[in-house]
Amino acid sequence: MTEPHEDPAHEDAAQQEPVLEEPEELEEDELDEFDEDDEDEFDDEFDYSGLANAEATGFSIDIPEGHRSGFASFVGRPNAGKSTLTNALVGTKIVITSSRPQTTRTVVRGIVHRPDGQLILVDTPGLHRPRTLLGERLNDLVMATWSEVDVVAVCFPANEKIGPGDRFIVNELSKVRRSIRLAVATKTDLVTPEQLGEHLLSIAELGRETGTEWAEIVPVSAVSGDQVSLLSDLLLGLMPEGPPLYPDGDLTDAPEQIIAAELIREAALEGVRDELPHSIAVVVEEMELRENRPKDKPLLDIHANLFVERDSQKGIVIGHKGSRLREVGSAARKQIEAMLGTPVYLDLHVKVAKDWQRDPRQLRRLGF
Ligand SMILES: Nc1nc2c(ncn2[C@@H]2O[C@H](COP(=O)(O)OP(=O)(O)OP(=O)(O)O)[C@@H](O)[C@H]2O)c(=O)[nH]1
Repeated sequence: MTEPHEDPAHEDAAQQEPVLEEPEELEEDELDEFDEDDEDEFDDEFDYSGLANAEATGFSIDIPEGHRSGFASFVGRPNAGKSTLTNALVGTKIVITSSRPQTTRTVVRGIVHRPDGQLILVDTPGLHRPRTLLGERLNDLVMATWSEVDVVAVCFPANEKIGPGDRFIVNELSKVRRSIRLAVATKTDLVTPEQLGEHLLSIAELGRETGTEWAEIVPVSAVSGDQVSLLSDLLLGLMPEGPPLYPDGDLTDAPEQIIAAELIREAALEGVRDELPHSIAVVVEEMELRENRPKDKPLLDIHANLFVERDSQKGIVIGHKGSRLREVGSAARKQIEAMLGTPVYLDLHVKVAKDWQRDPRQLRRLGF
């Protein structure tokens, strides 16, 4: 049997580190270049079989009696544990988690498949008082999501007191016409039963204060797994009866490029200063299987740009002689390989898109 390190595909993937390009200022017409929609070309060259395609599969037959399906969205202040909970429910790493707040930008769905139903989880950014145009867009996105889903589940981390941030969210939520609201006390592994009891009472009290009727108040720990399946049962029970909305086996309908971009972004955020998370955007420009590879040794080429807002931020991302960018590329590559099950060659470039968070045109181009 061939030793793993003799596998050429694996070697390629392991040795080829991201190309370090001198960071450059982005001109307007260069921005236009990456605005180009090359999705058609991409479709032709990449196997999308893992993505949801409800119409194509015609699976609306043989639906068991009482089958339920619908959408739920976790909301809560930054760092409340929404992404981790989505992952715990789905059972696979789909949504990006980070120890830094406000890292979730893209609406990514995790799908829980059960014999009795299908639960589609929509993960949104944290709602916060907007200070930039990006902040406003993110809040709009959150409100739009709330009005479209069946259940909005508000996460209140048990290790933190209910505060103005939570009150703000629940108040905003009360402006959206949604019938079903559920409260989740997250991170219960971090507190004593007494503290948890008090926390649950505070959640009930906040409901009374804001005129919010909680369908349930559920304590859960995504890390220990405690009560995760109960939460799944309760959420599904609140969904309308209906057929599965996605093919069996799909875990998310986010295109693989978006997930890959988020994994790169997550790697880039590890261990950097607090203000940097808001300043990083990642766009996967190309993602395709390399031609002329043996069938059993595929290699996926990914070309991605990492955008920062200011020259001063380039250095932080790149590190001394590129050391940090190399680490970021290598960490992201491993995550993407684990997710897709294919060796990956990652080509990562750092670019400056000046003040992109405040510029509507650049925001659009970066996918916001
Ligand atoms: N101990 C413990 N930690 C948790 C639990 N759930 C989440 N965390 C941690 O809390 C931090 C934030 O979790 P996320 O899931 O990224 O939180 P989020 O609400 O999605 O955060 P934003 O994307 O910033 O809004 C991470 O460091 C998690 O590991 C839990 O059940 N127990």
